[in-house]
Amino acid sequence: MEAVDYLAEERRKAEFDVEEMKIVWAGSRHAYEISDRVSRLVASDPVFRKDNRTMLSRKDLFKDTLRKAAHAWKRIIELRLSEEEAKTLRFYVDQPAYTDLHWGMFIPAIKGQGTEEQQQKWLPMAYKMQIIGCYAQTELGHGSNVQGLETTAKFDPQTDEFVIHSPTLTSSKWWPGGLGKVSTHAVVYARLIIDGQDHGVHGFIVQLRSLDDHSPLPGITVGDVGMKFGSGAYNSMDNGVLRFDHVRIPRNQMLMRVSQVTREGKYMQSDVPRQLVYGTMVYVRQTIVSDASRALSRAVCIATRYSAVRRQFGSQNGGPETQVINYKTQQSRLFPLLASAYAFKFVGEWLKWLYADVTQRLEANDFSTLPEAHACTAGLKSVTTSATADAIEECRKLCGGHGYLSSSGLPELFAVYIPACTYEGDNIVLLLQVARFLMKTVSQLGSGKNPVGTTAYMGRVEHLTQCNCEVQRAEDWLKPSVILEAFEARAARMSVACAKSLSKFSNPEEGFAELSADLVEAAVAHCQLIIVSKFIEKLQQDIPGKGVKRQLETLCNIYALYLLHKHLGDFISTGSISPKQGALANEQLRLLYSQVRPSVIALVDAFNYTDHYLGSILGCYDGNVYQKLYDEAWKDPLNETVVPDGYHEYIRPILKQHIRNARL
Ligand SMILES: CC/C=C\C/C=C\C/C=C\C/C=C\C/C=C\CCCC(=O)SCCNC(=O)CCNC(=O)[C@H](O)C(C)(C)COP(=O)(O)OP(=O)(O)OC[C@H]1O[C@@H](n2cnc3c(N)ncnc32)[C@H](O)[C@@H]1OP(=O)(O)O
Ligand SMILES: Cc1cc2nc3c(=O)[nH]c(=O)nc-3n(C[C@H](O)[C@H](O)[C@H](O)COP(=O)(O)OP(=O)(O)OC[C@H]3O[C@@H](n4cnc5c(N)ncnc54)[C@H](O)[C@@H]3O)c2cc1C
Repeated sequence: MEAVDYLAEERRKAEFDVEEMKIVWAGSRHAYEISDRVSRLVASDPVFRKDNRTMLSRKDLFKDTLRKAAHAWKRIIELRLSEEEAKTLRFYVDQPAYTDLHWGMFIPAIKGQGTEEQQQKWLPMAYKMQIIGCYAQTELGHGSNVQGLETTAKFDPQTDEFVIHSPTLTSSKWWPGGLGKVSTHAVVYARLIIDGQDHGVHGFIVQLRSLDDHSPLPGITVGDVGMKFGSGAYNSMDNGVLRFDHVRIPRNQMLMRVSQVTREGKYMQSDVPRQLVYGTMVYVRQTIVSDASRALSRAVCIATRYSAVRRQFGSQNGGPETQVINYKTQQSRLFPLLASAYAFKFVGEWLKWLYADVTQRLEANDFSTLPEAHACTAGLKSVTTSATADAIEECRKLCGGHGYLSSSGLPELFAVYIPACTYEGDNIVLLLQVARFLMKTVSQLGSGKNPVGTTAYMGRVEHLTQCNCEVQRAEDWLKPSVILEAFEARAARMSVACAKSLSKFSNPEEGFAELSADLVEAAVAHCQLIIVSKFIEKLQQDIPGKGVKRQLETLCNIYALYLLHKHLGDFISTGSISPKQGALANEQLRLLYSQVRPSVIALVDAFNYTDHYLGSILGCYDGNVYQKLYDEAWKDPLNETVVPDGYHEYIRPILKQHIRNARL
């Protein structure tokens, strides 16, 4: 059999309706149709070609990005694409650009923190891209500690203006995407100072560059922060540095939904909580969870297809060697990642719902679910991005030597993806926020205030800290109620143990700092419980299509039992399960790998990714890996000449010297 036939053969083995699974993956038939149509549109457009990207110099890459962003905008207008279609188009163009921050943070910041009047003034211009904006919060000296930002916005009652200033080197804005070379405007976070009094960090709309010739406005120093990790990768983005030298803006450019400054310089706070100033971060963290499932599924698609094509060892009587996907070690490394991609997809969908719900409530001045929305977005952003970053690297290793080639697509995907563990909140810092939320929840138990939402299980803490797992045989681990109770018991026991340890400290903040490593683990356990429980909830829905639900049940079980195996120490040390039950879980996991094996190629086909989007020879749909790798090698600039440039200067003299020495 030729390499090109391997995947066709695999596709014949699928035990479910792939077309129906594509719809489940996309979220709805409507979303599937948009995604399918737009991804093909992008793939067939030569301007969106990206196979040469890692070879470009920084300047050429940046210009190529500008060209793609402009072309995308032109197509969006020509084709009158809806907001959803336009977002899908930018996603499939697959090149980080200033537009991500304009649409993803600048506009949401104005929508979330601006008054009606401010929205009416700024949003129409932003929607038409007559102005381009970024989100300028982080500084050279402070990123995580937002309250420690140093940029100042002093109110000048004489002129009814704010004076934006960077008082120190460390107050220079540093990192904002789109700032370096493109943005005309920014939402700048600065300390509001009125009459010498510091009112903390607030958002201000500041124009940075002239709308006529793009030069920085007086008092503004702006540029790019320089090359980042990896070739190609995130270097298409102009992450920027920005300093203000007493730049004046009108008073009405402070975002005033949360608090206001009057003409007389009076500071007033609305009923809305101060934390709404952080609202844009909550929004973006939610989108990052869905992005994790996309990045992970992309890496898994590449590694799965290649693992079915690649053969090593095991030839019998001159027959074909074993497909590496049939090695149990390959399966135990790869299949949990496939299951994780589906798990993150579903928890991302749920988080989107949660965010829509909290937004609706906020509009009606109901702020009760904001702490939970903050904890869920922070925690799930952290857990899914860390797992995805690790998984992309694992996929590279699963592809052996060829995974290290740029043409596998995996090195660039890794380099583009890993900052997700840092931006929009360092993952550890965010887990500590979840831990604070959990400790607060535990401390309120018994006060008559029942925990709700994702912490509702804490309401059964007495049972969960005493219950015994009922598993006696490996197949008992297939019961959703058994899995859920084990994850709930682990999470509840870890949180309660932390709370008990904390209570021994006379100074709670000191205790929190001392126990922070344990608190982070408790937060991870809580977040993993959310992901598992949302997967199980998804399976309670009506899911049409032959065999589709069954495959998803298998994936859900793989995901949960893989986590259980990986964190066995937590489950056993908390007494949530016994060592014997842990061994039975592992036995069941092996059976599940065999069960899903025939369908794995179809399960990655269900992502419906074009070869253009995958950007990987190893992951190409037809599996013609070897021919394509061979052809690609010859396209490398080094192969433009047979004898390399530099031969005469640097190789020949050494060779000659060697010959001379040999003669001596
Ligand atoms: C191709 C794409 C196509 C289209 C684009 C569309 C979409 C894409 C969208 C976006 C693009 C995506 C990616 C682009 C790439 C990169 C973008 C990166 C952008 C950034 O990085 S912006 C900068 C982000 N910075 C951070 O995240 C900083 C992290 N730090 C913090 O959030 C906070 O400082 C803190 C939470 C760590 C601590 O804050 P604090 O000290 O003020 O708070 P306390 O710990 O004292 O808590 C006080 C109180 O407030 C509660 N709290 C804190 N945060 C929030 C919040 N966000 N919401 C609600 N409540 C919050 C906290 O729980 C405490 O409550 P309590 O009740 O008093 O205990
Ligand atoms: C590619 C990229 C794009 C970005 N885009 C933007 C943007 O558009 N706009 C913007 O404003 N910002 C942006 N940022 C900045 C980003 O949001 C910050 O870098 C991020 O929030 C982390 O903050 P930091 O750099 O201050 O990390 P630090 O807080 O300095 O982290 C350093 C280390 O200290 C640890 N640490 C910090 N605080 C604590 C604590 N309390 N307890 C325990 N450990 C702690 C962290 O875990 C980490 O290990 C971007 C960053 C990157 C890399």
